[in-house]
Amino acid sequence: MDATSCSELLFQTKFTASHPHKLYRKFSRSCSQTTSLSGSSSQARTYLSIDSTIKRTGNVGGPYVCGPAQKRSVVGKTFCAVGVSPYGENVAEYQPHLHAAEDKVGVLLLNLGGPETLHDVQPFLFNLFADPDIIRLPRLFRFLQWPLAKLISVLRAPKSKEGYAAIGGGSPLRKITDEQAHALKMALEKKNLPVNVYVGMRYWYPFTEEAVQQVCFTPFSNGLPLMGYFLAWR
Ligand SMILES: C=CC1=C(C)c2cc3[nH]c(cc4nc(cc5[nH]c(cc1n2)c(C)c5CCC(=O)O)C(CCC(=O)O)=C4C)c(C)c3C=C
Ligand SMILES: [Fe+2]
Repeated sequence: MDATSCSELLFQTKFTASHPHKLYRKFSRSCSQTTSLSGSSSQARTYLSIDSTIKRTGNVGGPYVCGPAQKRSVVGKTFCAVGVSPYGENVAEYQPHLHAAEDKVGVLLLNLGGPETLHDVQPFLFNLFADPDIIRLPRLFRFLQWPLAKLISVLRAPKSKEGYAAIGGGSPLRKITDEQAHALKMALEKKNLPVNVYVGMRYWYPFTEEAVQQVCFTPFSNGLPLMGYFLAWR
């Protein structure tokens, strides 16, 4: 992925520095640092399969183009990964070249996330309620978004903690998503389709930005399918 397409991806995922969610996000590198990693290749494909919910909320909704980059190993651990193959059963028919060992496909699974510990509950709720797609205030009152998010999250956290405590102390969402990612990776490998799978969450770790950073440091000669899906959370 080159730097331009990477920053376009980040831009279109609407995670700007001013986004309130960032209050509870830690990042070590910016995507623009991938400039030096960019390379050239004759092949560049992008596969998109974005959940309509994501399109609607605008979390991820543009035609992201993840171009090819130089061959290099994945930096850091591969985020849990798994999702749904965009190729269907007859993937080899469509992309016979994917069988070449050097061809890598990345799959980014997008979900919402949940607090992993009781300690995470209040900041998670803040991220949720600070999202104008969850609570939309009239333009005149937008400045109240964060204070309101803080207020609601602090007020609601004790009750939510009770609920999470009753189901083991946190949301199962990440574990389930990681398991799905692993299962997808295994299923595609069985079809002789080696993939890197990533998980990005909107409201908690691993945040979509982190997953995108991982993607930015990975060479994909065949593009990146974006898979959005959501588990029932109630
Ligand atoms: C008025 C309260 C809430 C609105 C409106 C709301 C909308 C909304 N929520 C999600 C996604 C998630 N919500 C999750 C947890 C959660 N949501 C609320 C409240 C509202 N959500 C609370 C209080 C909580 C904490 C849990 C609880 O106490 O019930 C989660 C996390 C699920 C998990 O596995 O932990 C998600 C995801 C969306 C998409 C949405 C509006 C479109
Ligand atoms: Fe919710």
